[in-house]
Amino acid sequence: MLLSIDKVQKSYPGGRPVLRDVSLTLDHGQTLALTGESGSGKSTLLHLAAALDSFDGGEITLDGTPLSPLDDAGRAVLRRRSVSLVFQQFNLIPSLTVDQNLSFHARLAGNYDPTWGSHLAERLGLSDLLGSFPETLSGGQQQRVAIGRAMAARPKLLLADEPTGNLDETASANVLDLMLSLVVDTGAALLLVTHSQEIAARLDRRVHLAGGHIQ
Ligand SMILES: Nc1ncnc2c1ncn2[C@@H]1O[C@H](COP(=O)(O)OP(=O)(O)OP(=O)(O)O)[C@@H](O)[C@H]1O
Repeated sequence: MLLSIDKVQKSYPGGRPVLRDVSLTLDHGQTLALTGESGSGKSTLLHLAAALDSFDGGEITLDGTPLSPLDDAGRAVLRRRSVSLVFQQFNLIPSLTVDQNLSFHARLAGNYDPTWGSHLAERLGLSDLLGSFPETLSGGQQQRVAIGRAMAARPKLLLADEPTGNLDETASANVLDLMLSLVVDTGAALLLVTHSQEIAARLDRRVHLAGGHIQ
């Protein structure tokens, strides 16, 4: 099992519980869509699975390591080893070129492979844009860079939060196709947050979050 979320609870300071009792598992190479109303806690759950935040009860085990005993530094080490993230807002580094953005996380993780990086750039249609800066790119191009940056680190788990939420229909279909094919080819698992039933239908499994529980 790559990711096991077991009876997890999470509240933000001063707020109602967002996750009351959430359990789910994800195997190596599996793809899972997470749907739910706005505010149901999807991004919160994704952040917890990425070892980005602490939780109040239950346990999350990522790539064989339980997260609850880890401090921030321990979580960062595990994250770099196993996880990559793609966000709705692309989150590229504006002062870096496409090429530098592509390799950024893999370099931080100490596993950048230039041959794999070039393959990704070609596959994602970015070879002619390597010297460009993010602000000169379309949304679809920026998201393809973000996907390349995520996959350059060869993650075991790709976490994607509404990755096509800011794209038009054509760019959205293109980005989703590229992301799914890279996930399949590299054997990564994918946990993808989406409002779209159409997108959810393309993944191996679907779960719905409501009232702090998986339905
Ligand atoms: N850092 C935070 N501090 C306090 N409350 C937060 C924080 N992040 C999220 N929340 C609250 O937690 C609840 C769940 O938010 P979350 O972003 O996880 O939902 P979501 O299902 O991803 O929503 P959306 O689909 O609108 O992105 C909301 O009520 C939100 O206001």
